[in-house]
Amino acid sequence: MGRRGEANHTDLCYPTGEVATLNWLPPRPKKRRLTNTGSSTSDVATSSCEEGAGDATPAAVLQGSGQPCGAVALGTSLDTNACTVALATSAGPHRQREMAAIEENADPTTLLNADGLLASLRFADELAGAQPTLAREGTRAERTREPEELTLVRVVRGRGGVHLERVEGLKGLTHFIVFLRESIVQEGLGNKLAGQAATISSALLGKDLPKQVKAFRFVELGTASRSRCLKDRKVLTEALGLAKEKGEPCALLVAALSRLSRRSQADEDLDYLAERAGQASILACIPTPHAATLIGEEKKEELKKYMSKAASTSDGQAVYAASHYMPKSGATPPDNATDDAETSSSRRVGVLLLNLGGPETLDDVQEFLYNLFADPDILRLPDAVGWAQPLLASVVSYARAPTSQEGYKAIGGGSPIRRTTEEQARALQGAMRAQDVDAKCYVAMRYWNPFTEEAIERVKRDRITDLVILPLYPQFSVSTSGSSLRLLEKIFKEDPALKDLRHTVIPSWYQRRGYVCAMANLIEREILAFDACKQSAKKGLSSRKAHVFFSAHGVPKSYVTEAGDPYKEEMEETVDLIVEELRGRGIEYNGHTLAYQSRVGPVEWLEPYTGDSIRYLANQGVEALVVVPISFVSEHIETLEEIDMEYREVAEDCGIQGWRRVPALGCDEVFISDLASAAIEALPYALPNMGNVAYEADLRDPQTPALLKQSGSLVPMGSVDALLETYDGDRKVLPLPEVSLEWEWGWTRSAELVNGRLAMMALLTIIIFEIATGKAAFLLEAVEDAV
Ligand SMILES: C=CC1=C(C)c2cc3[nH]c(cc4nc(cc5[nH]c(cc1n2)c(C)c5CCC(=O)O)C(CCC(=O)O)=C4C)c(C)c3C=C
Ligand SMILES: [Fe+2]
Repeated sequence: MGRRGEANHTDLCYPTGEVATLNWLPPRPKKRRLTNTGSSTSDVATSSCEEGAGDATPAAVLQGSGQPCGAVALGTSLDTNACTVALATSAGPHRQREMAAIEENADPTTLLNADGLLASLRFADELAGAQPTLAREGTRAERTREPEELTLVRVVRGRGGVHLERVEGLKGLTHFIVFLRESIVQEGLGNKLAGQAATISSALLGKDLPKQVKAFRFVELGTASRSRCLKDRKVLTEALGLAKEKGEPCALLVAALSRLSRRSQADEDLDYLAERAGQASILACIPTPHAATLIGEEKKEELKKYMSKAASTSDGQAVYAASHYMPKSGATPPDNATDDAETSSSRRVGVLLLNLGGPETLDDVQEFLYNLFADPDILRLPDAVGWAQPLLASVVSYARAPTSQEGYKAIGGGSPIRRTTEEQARALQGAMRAQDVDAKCYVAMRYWNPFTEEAIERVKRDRITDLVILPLYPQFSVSTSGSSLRLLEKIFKEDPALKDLRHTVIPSWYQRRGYVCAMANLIEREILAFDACKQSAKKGLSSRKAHVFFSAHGVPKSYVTEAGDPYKEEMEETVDLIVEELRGRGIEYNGHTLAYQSRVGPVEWLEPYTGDSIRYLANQGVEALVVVPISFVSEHIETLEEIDMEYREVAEDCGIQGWRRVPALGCDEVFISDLASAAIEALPYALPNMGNVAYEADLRDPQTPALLKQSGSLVPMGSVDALLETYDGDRKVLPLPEVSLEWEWGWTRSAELVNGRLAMMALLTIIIFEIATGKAAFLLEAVEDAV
């Protein structure tokens, strides 16, 4: 393998509860999304919020009505599996328009819950028959109707679409606080929903029947906006304070920390909650799998405290939710979950470890490369020539194979990635067992044996019912975890035998304490090794002179700038967390750098490039490096050959005397045991009953609508889809390679056609040549000259 990643880049680029007396109100919408129906839809929503703000509370407005109240739906967010949206529904003259507006504005990047909302609206209509329910729209007279019945409905998205379940068992509830996804709040719809929720909850306050709901609040924690969080905390304090003042027994906290949460903020928020835990018991605290990874060990202890408090003071459901979240909390399932033991014995848990795979022998190299370059998440051709991808993959793989083979030869004739990943799978299985969870771990490689398809066949054979999908990449990239998820999505869709398989994905886990600590342990050891090494001492090197050099696998820049790949951001956060940990330990060293390695092809990749950074640091007088491979958790060609051989040579050539490479984590105990915790924490999201015993109860209830009975699972089976949707955004494909040279030099249509084809062929030639050799710059120059 030649020196990759550092060739001059060419001109090719990828374009690529409301307590009415609190006077809390949802913020006014800044941006109205639902505008296609004229002013009415969005205006009505706004006016319902404003109405609450005015002299008459919404409760007052609603009092005296004889109308039944509709449903309050707890939406289950697609990617977080957590209750996030409360929706007061209405029927009436605007219903059709509202539905149309939601449908039309349903943008998967911003409104993940669109179909959940639609389903709940329809369901509410069904419940209420043709009667208008809570009229937050329509005439003032309509709005003064009082609710008689409150139904809580959980919206669950499954692979077969959306279904709804009645949520029961909220008997002891006095306060109802909902944490709302930031993405929903940001859009006008958040305000609309909040407005509706404020209206309905206020209405409920003035009525005996549903008096368990006294506070109904949209609050979000741990999300991006600091001021918003502070405001929410104030609201929370007031609500909890009021509960205490009135001596009311119980508050409900549904916490769905957003995917957008930042660890420090999530921690702070949990600190805040911890301080106030005495004021309220918590019915269900449901951090998303992602959010769970944001929570440090100490915070987890606090969460456990909430859970056991909930277990001792709340109703059965709380106990149940708590016991699921924290399997070791000692909480006991409620009486109404008597079937649980039966259910759990029939569950079979699997963990699917996703990785890239690598050629086991030199003979495998070309085919492995073919698989890699045939993947449109790695190399994507313009649609017009999409048909040529297999051809291009063939040519590129043959052209690159000799260089790659050299690399694999240098590390013993093949990639160790399979062996290490299988060892990690065994270690993880053991670590989960040590935490009382019987699970089977499977290795699913993307480009080589054991292929993902084979792993899924084994999952089927073993009759796994609940699958945690765990990419062995600490950070998410469209090109790695994304590509594997895309494949899984296809497999899940095409194989009817998998329709009952529940799954959940842990998209990334670089923020976990276990990972950060394990990495810091390894780095600390290498930094301090400079002090213990006589040779280093002879060269005048010490730990204080060591510069910590994080080298991450690169991706094309456009993946981040155009395709919304979170990879770079997650990588930078990884480095921040590790550096923070090292500083906290009081280790002294000479600064740190993050750079990107392994560039392939003729487009710009994330910068700075590793080789350039090494040279730069040498120029700045850095004498010793501790090199940390940061995107990998196992040794393979990128660490053993590229870092240990190629970059080491670069460092030596430019005068860096001290070189130590931090080993990949492999089966490091701290790391594996934390991965096991991550998988276990994610499990409730792949199990039925999480925080929703009512589902079981509903199934026994003859009144339960057929729609509910048909639902196979509480778990959003769409979580693979949802993740992909999130990262794909509006743009359904990766950016295409674009030629920034001027190719339009024909005078006639046919000349343009011919020139276009020539341009495309030249483009393909350059891509192939560059990927194969990393030396296509001269070709471009020649073409430029010709132009
Ligand atoms: C976080 C890890 C990785 C990212 C991101 C990634 C993106 C990416 N890779 C290529 C091209 C190649 N990668 C190759 C090997 C390889 N890549 C990763 C990880 C990431 N790739 C690993 C772990 C390995 C090694 C596997 C092994 O054999 O041990 C190779 C083959 C080796 C070589 O010839 O250099 C290529 C090619 C692209 C184009 C890309 C993003 C678009
Ligand atoms: Fe790679």
